[in-house]
Amino acid sequence: MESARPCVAVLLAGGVGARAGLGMPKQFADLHGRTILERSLAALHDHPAIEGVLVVMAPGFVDAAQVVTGSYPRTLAVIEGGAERSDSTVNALRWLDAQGHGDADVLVHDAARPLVDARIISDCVAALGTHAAVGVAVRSSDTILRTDVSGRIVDVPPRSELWRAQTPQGFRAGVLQAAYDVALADPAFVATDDCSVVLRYLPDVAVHVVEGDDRNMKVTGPLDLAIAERLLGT
Ligand SMILES: Nc1ccn([C@@H]2O[C@H](COP(=O)(O)OP(=O)(O)OP(=O)(O)O)[C@@H](O)[C@H]2O)c(=O)n1
Ligand SMILES: C[C@](O)(CO)[C@H](O)COP(=O)(O)O
Repeated sequence: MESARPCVAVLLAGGVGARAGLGMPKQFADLHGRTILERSLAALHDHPAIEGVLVVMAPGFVDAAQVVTGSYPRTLAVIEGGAERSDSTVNALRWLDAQGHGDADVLVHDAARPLVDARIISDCVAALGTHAAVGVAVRSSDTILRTDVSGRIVDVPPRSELWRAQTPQGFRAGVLQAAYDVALADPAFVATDDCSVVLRYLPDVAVHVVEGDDRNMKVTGPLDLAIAERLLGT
């Protein structure tokens, strides 16, 4: 059952795609006839539970993104992100609050995951009916090693407890902003996703996992583009 509360999506496309090595942000790369940006945007935009999508771009790429978002009328705006992924999330939360969307639940999704599907988005929205914070993830099929700085293996955590984080990550209205309010006062703050910000800075809020899908991969390096192309062809 999907939540009756309003829900908006933040599409994070504020990175420059250095690891993909394309000479341009990877979200503008073509994937079976549509850009990565458009595929991610369409998945969120076309989902009936999502009222609008806020797109976050790296400075200098807002105009290029608006060419894409022009065909998606439920795009709320295209705004500039910040230096790190977390800065882009913070900019988005500020914009949403300033524009009167502060009472909506929020799904934050990586534009770099263009194969996200409606089932994952629906499950995420539905989970917000009973949980204040949810993260999509898949169980690890690899044994994961923890090492020290010298490269010596110091721990092999039980695989049954290990998941690989994906997006979207969903938060009831106000929860993610409250977590960032605390996080931004911490000089040691660093985070590569948003669930970890809630986990660390709002310890009383349980973060629930929603089953993802291996197809919901992140396009990070050149090999990932080839894998995504192949997945779209099947
Ligand atoms: N300052 C940033 C950095 C990243 N992202 C977004 O966060 C998602 C996950 O980041 P990642 O895959 O690391 O993308 P890039 O930062 O573009 O890649 P790289 O680290 O290789 O430069 C991407 O959709 C990316 O556009 C963002 O909105 N703002
Ligand atoms: C949010 C994320 O996609 C979950 O797997 C990931 O943490 C983003 O990390 P990146 O270093 O910005 O690719």
